[in-house]
Amino acid sequence: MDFISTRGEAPALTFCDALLAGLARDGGLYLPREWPKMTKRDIRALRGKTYQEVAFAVLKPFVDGEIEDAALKAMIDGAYATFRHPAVAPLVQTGPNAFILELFHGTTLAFKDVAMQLLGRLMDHVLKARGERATIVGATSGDTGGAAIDAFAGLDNVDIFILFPKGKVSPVQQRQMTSSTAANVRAVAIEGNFDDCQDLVKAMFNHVSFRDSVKLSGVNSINWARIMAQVVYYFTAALALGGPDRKISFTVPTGNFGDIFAGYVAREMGLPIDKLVIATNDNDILARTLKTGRYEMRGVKATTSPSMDIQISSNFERLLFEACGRDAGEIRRQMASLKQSSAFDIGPETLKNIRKVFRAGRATEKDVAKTIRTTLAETGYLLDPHTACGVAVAAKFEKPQSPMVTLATAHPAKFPAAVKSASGIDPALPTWLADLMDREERFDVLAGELDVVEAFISAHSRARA
Ligand SMILES: Cc1ncc(COP(=O)(O)O)c(C=O)c1O
Ligand SMILES: N[C@@H](CCOP(=O)(O)O)C(=O)O
Repeated sequence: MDFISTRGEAPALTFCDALLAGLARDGGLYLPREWPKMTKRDIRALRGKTYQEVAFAVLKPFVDGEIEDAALKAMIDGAYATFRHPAVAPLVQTGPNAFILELFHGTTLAFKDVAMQLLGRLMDHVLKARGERATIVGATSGDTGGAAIDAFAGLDNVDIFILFPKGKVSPVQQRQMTSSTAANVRAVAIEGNFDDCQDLVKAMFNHVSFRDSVKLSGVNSINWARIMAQVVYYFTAALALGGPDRKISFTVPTGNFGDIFAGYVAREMGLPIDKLVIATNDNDILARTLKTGRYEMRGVKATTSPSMDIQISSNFERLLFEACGRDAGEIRRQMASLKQSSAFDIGPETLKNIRKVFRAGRATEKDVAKTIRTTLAETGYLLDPHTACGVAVAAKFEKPQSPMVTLATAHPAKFPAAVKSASGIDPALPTWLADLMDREERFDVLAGELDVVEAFISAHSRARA
């Protein structure tokens, strides 16, 4: 299996090379040349297996023998041993056909841990085997950063720099990033918003001499391996609810489109998924796009679900590539238009293909607060504001006979102010994180300018060409 770029002008790579490359050299995103397929029989054979066993079966075709089975299994086991729930990603029923898939039982209480714990192990393994080092630069609106720092802290062959928007993440998210004492970790507050941080990261990847000089690598969902690891929980959830002999729908609180794209991948692999519902907050660019066929940026609004305060939804490019029949020229034109005029149009056939599988809805700030309050009153379940976006939107798309699973992407204790204001409950951090807010902070503040950030990274990275 090899991996190709959505923009068609970068070399195809094997799994390990795509893992270390992050963004393709033509600015595109890697995905497999073909989707590996599982029959219903193959999927049924996974019933009763552990999360780790399902993960091995789902991930093996992508890794395609580039890492020995025993090593891959050991990395999967190590990654999910860090989770505080034996099921890794348990399902909770909140209504006759409504389920919540809890993805926040990892070390930093967000769904990012699911992929990041595995990614850290995979990268460490490949770098050590090759005797290489890497400089990882990531952008975060709050959760990716903490999860990446936790997963990569202390690794010998990696330095990690996380750019977060100054003053725009929750206090818990900030402390998770800034309290690391590991020498290979740098948390950097950028004067700007998440899109500015993400633009900087992409610009560094596109600046070839810088990219090569520090051996740049990425851990955002532009990295194919992030998406791959997230495919697994669509399988475990569907299996628990009668799949593959029953179609399941999923609603996903969405920002950068990585999590929901993983659902699309599961469907392409053969998992019978009915609909994939995109849930946005007030930053509803994706909901508008599905309605109108025009992707059009507007200013970012700060909400109580800050991790979804995004305008440039990177992985939507992967979906566009799929839906337009993998026409890389079309993607290049759309991305050039986005860069030039902050908008692009989607052709009618491509839009039709997207709408076959995807639905979208927006949860306003009022909807989010109301959903936290009413879900607690009716079911006793306390939602975080991101998951509440999902639950609010899912309610509009539920069907009588078909289970609707909403992905719970963060623990409510990461966003105590919003949760308390909506429900009156001050959600406590788990005991193993109880002292988090007393830990000392260590971070740098930089202007959101490419040369400033690159100079900082060059000065502090230990990787050299
Ligand atoms: C808590 C939470 N929910 C939802 C999202 C959106 O996920 P994605 O960017 O994969 O669409 C994020 C950030 O990515 C997040 O941190
Ligand atoms: N919401 C994310 C933004 C970055 O997303 P990623 O999945 O591409 O890493 C965050 O919490 O940082």
